[in-house]
Order: sequence, then C-alpha cells, then structure tokens
Amino acid sequence: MSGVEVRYGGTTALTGLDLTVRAGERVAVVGPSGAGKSTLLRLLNGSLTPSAGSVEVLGVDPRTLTGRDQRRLRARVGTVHQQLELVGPLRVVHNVNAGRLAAWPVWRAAWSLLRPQGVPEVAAALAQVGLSQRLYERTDRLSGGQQQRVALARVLVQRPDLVLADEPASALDPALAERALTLLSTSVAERGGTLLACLHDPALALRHCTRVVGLVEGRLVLDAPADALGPGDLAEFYGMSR
Ligand SMILES: Nc1ncnc2c1ncn2[C@@H]1O[C@H](COP(=O)(O)OP(=O)(O)OP(=O)(O)O)[C@@H](O)[C@H]1O
Repeated sequence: MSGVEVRYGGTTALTGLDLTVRAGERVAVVGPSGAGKSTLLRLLNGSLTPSAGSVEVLGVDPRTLTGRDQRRLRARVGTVHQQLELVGPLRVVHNVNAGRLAAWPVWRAAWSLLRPQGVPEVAAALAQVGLSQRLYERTDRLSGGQQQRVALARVLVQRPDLVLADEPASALDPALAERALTLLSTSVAERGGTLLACLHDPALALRHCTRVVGLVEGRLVLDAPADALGPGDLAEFYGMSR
C-alpha cells in the first residue's frame, strides 16, 4: 500500500502509510489502542477502502474486482476478527465452515447448513485448537476463549494465502495463546502464506513473527526484523514505560 490515508468522519485513523509485505512474511502489527492497527487489517481484507492512496492485496486492488474475482480474492484472505464475528445461535461446525463459504458454490454453502459439509476437516481444525468435543454445540454456549478458538479453526479450514489476525489470542491463557500463534504461523508457513497479526503481547510478537511494524496515531513509526528487537524496544508500543 502506498500513500494510504483512512478517515472516519473527522478522525484520521491512518495517514501517509507506505507498506509492502512480501509472501511468506509473518508480520506483527503493534501499537497503542487507537493507533490504527485494526484499520490496517480492514484495508487488507477489503472491508474498508482508503480515503486516499492505493492498496494492493495479493497483487490486485480489491476495488477493481467484482463477482467471481472478488469471491476468489475473499477465499484467499482469512481474518480472525477482533470481535470474532461468529453467529452465536449456529452450531460450531457451521461457524468453522464459514471460512470456506467464499470457495464453495452457493448451492454447497446452502446445503451445508442442513447437512454440514467437509466435517472431517472441521473436526481436525477443532482438535488442533483443543475443542474436539464441541462440533455440534451452539456457539454462544461456549466461553469467550473457546469462541476465539472457533474463530481460529475457521481460518485453519479456510487455508488462505493471507491471514489477518486481530488480537487472535486476547481471550486465551498463556499456554493457549502460544498454541494459537504456533498454529497460525505454521499453517501459513506450510503453504508459503503470509500472516499479519495485531498482538498485545510483545513476547508473542517476537517469538512468532519475522517482522514487526509499529503504528502510533495512524503513522508507521517502526518497521524492523523481529530478531533485531527485544521486548524493551516495543515497550512504548504497548503503553509500558521502559
Ligand atoms: N467505525 C469507526 N468510526 C469512527 N472512528 C473509528 C471507527 N473505527 C475506528 N475508528 C477510529 O480510528 C482510530 C483507529 O482505530 P483502530 O480500531 O484501527 O485502532 P487499533 O489500533 O486497532 O485499536 P485497539 O488496539 O484498541 O483495537 C481510533 O481513533 C478509532 O476511534
């Protein structure tokens, strides 16, 4: 993306943003609350268009796509949303399968609501996140951390080329957070994919990512390889004093 600015009414969320992420990178996006991290991810999953500047995702400008091409790009980009965006009254299997809707023909997506399709893959993803027994449970009966793991399983079955994860471990205990990041990073690495993750925990960011970009008040103020940084270098991005 280059020269990107995003304004929400009178609020400028991002300004003068130039950023290129290459295939295979795992990028931690860090910054204090309100810095523009989620806005950056929204630009990349096509749910937001910039007020100025240009954005390319997997080599194309999402604004130029319609119909089948748009669905194809959606299938290649998976998001773990900060607000999870699960459908509470639906069974877990349906929420996990939602990760594959853009890749399925409409008839298959509709039929899957009656007779869940691809159950073995869903079960395998749920096993990876430690929720093997919950396949047919109503999603809103799960705890916050369990629902976050359903959202992770959704992106695991999708197998996208680009994973955007907005605080994907915020409701998880340290062991589960470690496991979640390991799953995300190994699943993208297996197919040469790319990960951008907003992370609250500097240690997780440095352990699982190859590059760290820092935003403050909508501006890019840090862009460095993870192995050149220590937790102290990230303190200001997490509102901690050095
Ligand atoms: N839909 C919206 N309407 C108006 N302002 C918005 C909207 N979404 C975000 N903003 C504003 O844009 C700025 C950046 O928000 P964003 O959610 O990208 O920050 P963030 O770094 O992800 O924050 P957090 O760590 O708290 O999730 C903030 O000032 C926020 O108030």
